[in-house]
Amino acid sequence: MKLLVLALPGNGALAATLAGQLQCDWSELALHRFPDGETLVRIDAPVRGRCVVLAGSLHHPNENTLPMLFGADTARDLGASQVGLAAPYLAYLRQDRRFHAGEAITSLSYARLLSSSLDFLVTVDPHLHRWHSLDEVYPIRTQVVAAAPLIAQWLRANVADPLIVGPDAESGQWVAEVARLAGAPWTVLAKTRHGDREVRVRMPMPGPWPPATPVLVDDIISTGETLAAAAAALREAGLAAPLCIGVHALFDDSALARLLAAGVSRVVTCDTIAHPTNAIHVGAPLAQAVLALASAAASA
Ligand SMILES: O=P(O)(O)OC[C@H]1O[C@@H](O)[C@H](O)[C@@H]1O
Repeated sequence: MKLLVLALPGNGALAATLAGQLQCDWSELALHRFPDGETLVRIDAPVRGRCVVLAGSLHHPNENTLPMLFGADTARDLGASQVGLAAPYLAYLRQDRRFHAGEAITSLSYARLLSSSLDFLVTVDPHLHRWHSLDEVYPIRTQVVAAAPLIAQWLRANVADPLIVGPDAESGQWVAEVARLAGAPWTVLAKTRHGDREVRVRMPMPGPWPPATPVLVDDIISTGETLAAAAAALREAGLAAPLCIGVHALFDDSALARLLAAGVSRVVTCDTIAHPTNAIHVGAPLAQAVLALASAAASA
């Protein structure tokens, strides 16, 4: 099976890492933006008979998704045997039900859109709240890379006596796994969300707390409001300044400043979205997941 990794615009570093791990070529999907906002993509590498893996995170999805879909269709049109996507961050998973009458269930609409152009999809810690598996959302072959072992490994090397803390009940799934793998105690706080930028977090138990370094762990940091409120709750309860670990660094313009102002000692993220806080690397397991799906496709 001949693989080609095709970098989505701005994702050359990810593509180079994947190609290095997979020992195959990579090329960039060339993109031209016309004055009216339309885009033209071009593939400069030979794709006929090859399994083409588009590589790039889908943050800012309204901007990044169409070029990816055009790239996938073009690869198929030029004779690719299979077309897959390695998207370390997969967007539109939070709108997973109709919260108010008439709303779109965007997770499902987006999944149908992507699945119409792709044979397989690989991602890292998709935000699955009400679903248990990505297969319930995406009808194509999928493989999920778990960030928990990578976070636990980083913790073992960098933090003595961590107390792993999730900001809400929803985070219990990955917080418990990180704690188990790091051999550390864990707890979750109680969060209520009152708007896109308004959350309240309280400590559900009075303590006493072990003399440990609190480590807040969450899947997504977007505005930073959740972890800032969690950090403030920890400080009010008398715990030390917490370290924050996020898997996906969506970070709006003020998120990092908001976290530091809330008394966080350091912010660390996985490199699923390029950001100065990236310290935990997902490239190797992501490549393994790509290989598993591409090999399955070749032998089918
Ligand atoms: O509070 P911000 O950073 O905006 O949003 C991130 C939070 O929103 C949830 O969906 C995520 O799981 C995370 O807890």
